Amino acid sequence: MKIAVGTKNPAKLQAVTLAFEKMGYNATITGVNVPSDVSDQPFSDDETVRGAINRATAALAAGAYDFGIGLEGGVVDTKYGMMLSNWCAIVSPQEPVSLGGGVRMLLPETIAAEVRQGRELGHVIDDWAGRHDVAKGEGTIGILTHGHITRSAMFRDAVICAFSPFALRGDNA
Ligand SMILES: O=P(O)(O)OP(=O)(O)OP(=O)(O)OC[C@H]1O[C@@H](n2cnc3c(O)ncnc32)[C@H](O)[C@@H]1O
Repeated sequence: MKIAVGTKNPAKLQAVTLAFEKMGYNATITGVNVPSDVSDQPFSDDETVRGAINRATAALAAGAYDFGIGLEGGVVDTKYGMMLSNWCAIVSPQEPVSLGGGVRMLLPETIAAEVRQGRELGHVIDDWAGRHDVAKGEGTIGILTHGHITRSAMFRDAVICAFSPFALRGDNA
């Protein structure tokens, strides 16, 4: 099956590769640069989901693909503090959109405060961890869980969840 992923981010592309390997499908995976059409730092589940759907839809339209996948990272402020929000959207030519979410965790308040002031999480976590391009590597979740859950592993599971309605039909292998 031919799959377009709406990003060139290596952590996200690795997540999709890991998901289809784990599910046992023979998939050709292509990363395509598409806009998310939401803000650079999504600030709610709704906005993060919309970014994922927009990326998936644009990726599917970029060529002759069976599925388009969008992966989007954002944050959600709650009464407990700011949480990571990560969503996978999968679209196909005939089916309604399917969604799968990533695991949640609270951000340290020092990070949350800077994001609330308007800085992108990717920049804040780079400074906080003294690293470069964390968003393309282990991700904030990887830094905060001491590498036990990387961004690729987190998005891998979100992809598997989002793909489950298609896999249930059993005709996509
Ligand atoms: O190249 P693309 O696909 O755009 O990947 P991205 O990581 O830059 O873009 P996202 O839309 O997924 O994330 C939106 C913003 O939140 C940041 N972000 C979200 N989740 C993150 C994570 O786990 N680690 C680091 N930055 C994250 C990211 O750097 C962006 O500033």
